[in-house]
Amino acid sequence: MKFISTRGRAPSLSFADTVLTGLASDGGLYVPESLPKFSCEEIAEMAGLDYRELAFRIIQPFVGDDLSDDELRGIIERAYSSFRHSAIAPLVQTDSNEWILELFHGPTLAFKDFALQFLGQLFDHLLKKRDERVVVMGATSGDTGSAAIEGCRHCDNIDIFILHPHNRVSEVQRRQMTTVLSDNVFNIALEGNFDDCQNMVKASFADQSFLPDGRRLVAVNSINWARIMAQIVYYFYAALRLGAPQKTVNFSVPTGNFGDIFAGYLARQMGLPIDQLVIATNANDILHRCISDNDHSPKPLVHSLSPSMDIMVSSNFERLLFDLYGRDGNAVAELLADRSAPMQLDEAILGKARELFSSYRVDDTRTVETIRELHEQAEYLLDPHTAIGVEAARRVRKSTEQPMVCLSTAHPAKFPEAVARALPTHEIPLPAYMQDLFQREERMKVLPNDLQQVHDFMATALK
Ligand SMILES: Cc1ncc(COP(=O)(O)O)c(C=O)c1O
Ligand SMILES: N[C@@H](CCOP(=O)(O)O)C(=O)O
Repeated sequence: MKFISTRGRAPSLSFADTVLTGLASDGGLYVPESLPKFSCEEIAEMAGLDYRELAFRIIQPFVGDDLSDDELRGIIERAYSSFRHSAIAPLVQTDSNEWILELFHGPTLAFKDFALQFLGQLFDHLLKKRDERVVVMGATSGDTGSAAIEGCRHCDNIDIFILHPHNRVSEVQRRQMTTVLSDNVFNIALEGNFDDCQNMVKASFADQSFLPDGRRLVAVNSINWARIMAQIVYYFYAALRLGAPQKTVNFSVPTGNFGDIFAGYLARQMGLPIDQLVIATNANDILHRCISDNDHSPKPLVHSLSPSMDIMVSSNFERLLFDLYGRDGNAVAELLADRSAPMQLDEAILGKARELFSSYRVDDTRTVETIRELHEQAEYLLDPHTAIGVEAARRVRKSTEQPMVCLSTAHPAKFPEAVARALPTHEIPLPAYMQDLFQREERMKVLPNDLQQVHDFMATALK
């Protein structure tokens, strides 16, 4: 399979080269030239497969000849061996046809582990085969960082640099990153917000001359196609358990960088019967405004109780635009050329987007109330991001006949401050292996929001 850029002006790449590249050279994101499609019969045959085998079936068509079946199976096996639940992604029913898909049983307690433990194993395999050493650079609003560090810290061929917004992630999230003291792990606390971190990463991919010894950058954010691909699997897994392909299933997805819900959109394009895909946002609601009012104007970022979704520039929206504009890279490049002017979609394109997605915005007050309400109704404890997905689903759901699956993107123990607002006396213990998190030594470098200073720090660390 070949992968092409959403801006149509970069060379097409193989799967392995796509994984080891960040942004395309024209500034676009890589997507498959064509999507694999599964027939109803083929999907029906997947019912009952365990998570790892299902992952193999979904991922294999993207990989082509770049990995043998045994190599791919080995990568999947190792990626999910650190998950603490035998189902990997268990479903819990919380109301009539309302389900929570628990995606927080990986080592760092968020859905990012699904793709990043896989990606760490994939990097390790490909880099050893090529005998190449690379520099991984990523931006995080709190969860990608620890999952990427966990996935890469044992890779001999990787040095990893993660930028997080200083004082804008929860203490648990920060410590999950900064207490990993391996020689190849570097945490940068940037005096800015997540968008500043992400801009810095993208600018670094565009000009990598600051790196010593001809080394190159590799991406762990969802600009990396493999991130999205691995996330498609759990949509199939959940839907199959709830009766697909005979039954249609709906999903509500707490959304920030548009990676997770884009994976759901792809699952539908690949043949999974999904009706509603709900974009659930916090007060940083650019995606909801875009779908509901064609208002794509950036506003100052709000520091919310769901900090991982405090994002204004959603990278993966570009991949959707590419499809909406008939896969015309020039049209996407033109649309995104002037990022200072608010983007305006034409009515036909907006109409298509509205057919594909519902959207809803949930503020901090309703987030807290939802955590409290679901705890009273079902004795179920939500993290603030998942609460946004549950509330949005309840507001925009078209039918209670079809299952609605709310993606639970993080464990509530990562956000004790938000949970305490809803349930002040409730204790949420961290898993046993993280019990001493608050006693562990931390290491990070606080840097101003200045590209040159970040590059100088990286170049010195890599000497
Ligand atoms: C806990 C949590 N929920 C939801 C999201 C939103 O996911 P996405 O960025 O893929 O839209 C993120 C990160 O972005 C997250 O960390
Ligand atoms: N919420 C994310 C933000 C980065 O998104 P990504 O999916 O592109 O890595 C985080 O937790 O860092």
